[in-house]
Amino acid sequence: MNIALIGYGKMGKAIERIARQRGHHIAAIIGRENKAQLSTLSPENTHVAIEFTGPESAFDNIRQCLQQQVPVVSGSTGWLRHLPEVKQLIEKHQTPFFYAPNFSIGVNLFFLINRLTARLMSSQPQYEVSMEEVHHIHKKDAPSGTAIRLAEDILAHYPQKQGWALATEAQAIHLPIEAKRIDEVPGIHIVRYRSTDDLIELKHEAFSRHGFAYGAVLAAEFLARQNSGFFGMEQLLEEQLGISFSSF
Ligand SMILES: NC(=O)C1=CN([C@@H]2O[C@H](COP(=O)(O)OP(=O)(O)OC[C@H]3O[C@@H](n4cnc5c(N)ncnc54)[C@H](OP(=O)(O)O)[C@@H]3O)[C@@H](O)[C@H]2O)C=CC1
Ligand SMILES: O=C(O)C1=N[C@H](C(=O)O)C[C@H](O)C1
Repeated sequence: MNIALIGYGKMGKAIERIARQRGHHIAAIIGRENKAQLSTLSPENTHVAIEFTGPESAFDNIRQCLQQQVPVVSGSTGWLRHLPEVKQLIEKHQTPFFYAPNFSIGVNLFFLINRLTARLMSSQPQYEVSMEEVHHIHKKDAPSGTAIRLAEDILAHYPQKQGWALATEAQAIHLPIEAKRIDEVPGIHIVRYRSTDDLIELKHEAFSRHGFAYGAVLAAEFLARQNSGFFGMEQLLEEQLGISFSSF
């Protein structure tokens, strides 16, 4: 399959290695310096574009790919306010799009554990729920896209909370998320339920970027088989692991 990489930083390079190992052809590498090359992508020369740039540039890249009917997998975080517009572009240009705030299979299983735990713990008011995420010092957004997804899944069971907030700004009505930036940490997410008597912690720790990059290549292979629509890890893992996510 012909893959165009949009963004050739830490993730773009990790994805390139795995895509080549899996026999794919890297048809284009588009960085900030040659971003005009985006206009040359078409369904004839690119089966899937994989976009990992960042919060400020992701939406423009996704829009251009969809307008040119190039299927796109995006892992960039911090752009989700544009999601309604992306869904309109998918419809208008009949082109498939895949988004995940985290492509690691382990994290997506962690999402299910988190949902089950939140459902159980929400009827135990003696426990206060809180979250922590730790990433490398280069990360531009806080909290992480993964932390926001975890928080939204928890909040679905806590109607008394009025959303999440960074721990530095949180009030009692919020689910607090502490965002730490330390050295080169690839990614740690922790959900805590604390009472005066005890503490329950759920933790996922990535040891490298390999799991994210591997998942993104699997997503590109999955997307190349779709016609149009909005896809995520739930559809991919339902197909590959046979897990029915809607039952969690
Ligand atoms: N979904 C997931 O599983 C994961 C998501 N991420 C997310 O992916 C994004 C990228 O992460 P990461 O690779 O670590 O970041 P990097 O900063 O290492 O890489 C991003 C690259 O994109 C380039 N870039 C910026 N703007 C453009 C543009 N308009 N066109 C083309 N290239 C551009 C940057 O260039 P320059 O250096 O010049 O700015 C840089 O080389 C982040 O949003 C991060 O949160 C990260 C890991 C996993
Ligand atoms: O920027 C990163 O590095 C990561 N970003 C994603 C996020 O914001 O959740 C996924 C992963 O945690 C690494």
